[in-house]
Amino acid sequence: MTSSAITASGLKKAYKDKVVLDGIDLDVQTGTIFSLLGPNGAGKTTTVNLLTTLLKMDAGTARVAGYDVATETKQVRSSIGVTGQFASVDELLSGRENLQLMVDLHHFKGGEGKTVVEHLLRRFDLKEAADKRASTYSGGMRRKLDLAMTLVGRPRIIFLDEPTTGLDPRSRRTMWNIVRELVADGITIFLTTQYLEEADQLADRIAVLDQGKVVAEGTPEQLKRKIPGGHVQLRFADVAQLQAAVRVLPGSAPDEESLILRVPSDGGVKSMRTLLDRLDEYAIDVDEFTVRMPDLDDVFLALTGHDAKTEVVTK
Ligand SMILES: Nc1ncnc2c1ncn2[C@@H]1O[C@H](COP(=O)(O)OP(=O)(O)OP(=O)(O)O)[C@@H](O)[C@H]1O
Repeated sequence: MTSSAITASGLKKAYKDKVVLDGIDLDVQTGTIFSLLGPNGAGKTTTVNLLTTLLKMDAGTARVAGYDVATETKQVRSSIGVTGQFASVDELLSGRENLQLMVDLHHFKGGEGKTVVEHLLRRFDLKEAADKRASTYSGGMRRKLDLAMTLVGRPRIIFLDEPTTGLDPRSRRTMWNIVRELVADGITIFLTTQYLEEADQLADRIAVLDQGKVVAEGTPEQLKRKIPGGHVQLRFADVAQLQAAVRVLPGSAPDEESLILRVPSDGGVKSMRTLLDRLDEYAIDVDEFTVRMPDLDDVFLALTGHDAKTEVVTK
């Protein structure tokens, strides 16, 4: 049987006359990863702040872990964990001390607190740096510590607000694996992100937020079906080479002025090899080769008719 960990209906929020959320409906099933995808300023953090009781909504209702966000704030807070873009890590304390602080707040009995700290340091690969000040940690380590601190309270629902923004690709992958492990443990994750790839990698369902409204909602597959696929862009030295390539690459779209040919592709190593082999076979020279996969801009363009960077304009 499935049940909802988070539901929201008609959520509205404005700052003075600037409408940020204009009637948002959400339904997040227990034990799944739900991703709210949108560009900077779309209202992702505002949604998280409303659902986590940090901010009061102007209209609408929401329940988190079965509790009413407006009237049962205490119960909501004790069921959730929140890690934001601005970590709650104390820079002057070491990783171990930061965790110990959380343990103290949660009143663990006897030696249990110490066990929890050591377990989390090990789990997040922070043991070596445990006694160094958090100010010396890398961005990835800080995010891990922040999440570890959230886990001390054993929340069933975790809000991750842009957990990988600003991280290098390796730290991003580490964070993705951690998120997957959390869900395997039965935790529900509400994840905001501006990266299509991140939502695609992690989420069971994605809601795309644009100008205060959810403009699309579904599984990653359902959403990707709505957007143009990836392609390889080839640039040639002259029209003859370009035309030769068109003849041997079915489905390709040439632009004779820029000498560019777009070839639909999934961007995988195998299809790249096949493509290059084919050009080789016909002795066609390529000047430049670019792989382009659909990103958030493509999703926005396909779903909304404008790109992701357009600011919300309200009167
Ligand atoms: N306290 C506030 N007062 C006035 N405007 C605000 C306030 N907080 C947020 N906003 C505005 O509301 C809009 C949505 O902000 P929000 O932080 O929810 O966006 P976001 O999708 O989380 O983007 P980001 O990735 O930048 O955090 C932005 O245009 C922002 O400037």
